[in-house]
Amino acid sequence: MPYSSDLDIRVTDSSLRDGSHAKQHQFTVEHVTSMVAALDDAGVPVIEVTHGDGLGGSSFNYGFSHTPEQELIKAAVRTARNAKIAFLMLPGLGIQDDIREAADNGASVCRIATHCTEADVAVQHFGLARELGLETVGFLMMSHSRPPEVLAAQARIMADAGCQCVYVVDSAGALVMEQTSDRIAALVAELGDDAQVGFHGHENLGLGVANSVLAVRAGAQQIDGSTRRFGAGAGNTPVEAFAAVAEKLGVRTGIDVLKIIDAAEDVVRPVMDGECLLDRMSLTMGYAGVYSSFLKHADRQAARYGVSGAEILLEAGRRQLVGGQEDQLIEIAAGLAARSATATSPAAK
Ligand SMILES: C[C@H](O)CC(=O)C(=O)O
Ligand SMILES: [Mn+2]
Repeated sequence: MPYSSDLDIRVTDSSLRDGSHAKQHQFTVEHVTSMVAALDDAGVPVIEVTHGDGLGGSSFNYGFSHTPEQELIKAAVRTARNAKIAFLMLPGLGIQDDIREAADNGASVCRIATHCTEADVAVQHFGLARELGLETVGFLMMSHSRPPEVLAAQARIMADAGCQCVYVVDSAGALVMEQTSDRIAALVAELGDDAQVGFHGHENLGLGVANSVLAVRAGAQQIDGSTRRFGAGAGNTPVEAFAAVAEKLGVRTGIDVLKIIDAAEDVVRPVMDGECLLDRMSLTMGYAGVYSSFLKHADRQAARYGVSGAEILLEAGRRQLVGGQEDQLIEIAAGLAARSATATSPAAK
């Protein structure tokens, strides 16, 4: 079913939220203003703006924001002429008052993220968001780690709580082709007309666009991406490439392909500290199934303890760490350093 009479699917651009991980949460009002103006002008219908870990994410564990996120939300709302402004929140990190404040500041789409087996922690937040008249989206994070039927049951919990679109979130960029479409199809079958289904991809195996196309073919009506792949790990499905591919497939996104290509190059790239690369670290995340937002944390601990960042990530994958367990990366790095010191000490020879 098309998203609306003029759109087959609706795209949400996450550069100003998922890209916050890549920018180490240093977005300023000027970054938000220039990017929202360009994305809005290119016809992107929804733009997400928040700390990478959502409302309340600015902290020692996740990294402090340069600018309070409610200020960034206000700047986005002031700038957008047509796009809706969305925000993300993870129950427990953000609190209900944060949702109220974001709504007061003019944001209109509330996206609530939980680990893909923990949908029940979001029930009261969906209820509040609907009471406030916000549109609601649910994120089932690390969706590669559970089979389609488990995700469908979790999606049902979100939909019953008032969520209007449940996303399969490939936080690790680990899903491969039919692994995406099978999950989307299971949610579509479970939710029927009760809620839409969405897909949020990461590029760690280079499959963001392909997986998103398969998600659409399996019935997804909302797709996330980030312009210039500005997101955690190797970044998200590039909005400009997805919009071009969608147009070639006859799927209406409402995005002007040439304008978004220019925005990616001329406006978004200058805000980025560097390109979001498909390199050893991000590829290891996709291969080992590691949460993309661990990238900068693993980089920091690798440098601090003089150990391999890829080995930190491989161990994080073995332990099946989830968002919120960033501190375990420190323990893993310290353990690797201690083992290497023991192996090279004279007593060990
Ligand atoms: C809080 C995470 O960064 C949400 C997300 O974008 C993902 O899991 O992927
Ligand atoms: Mn993400």
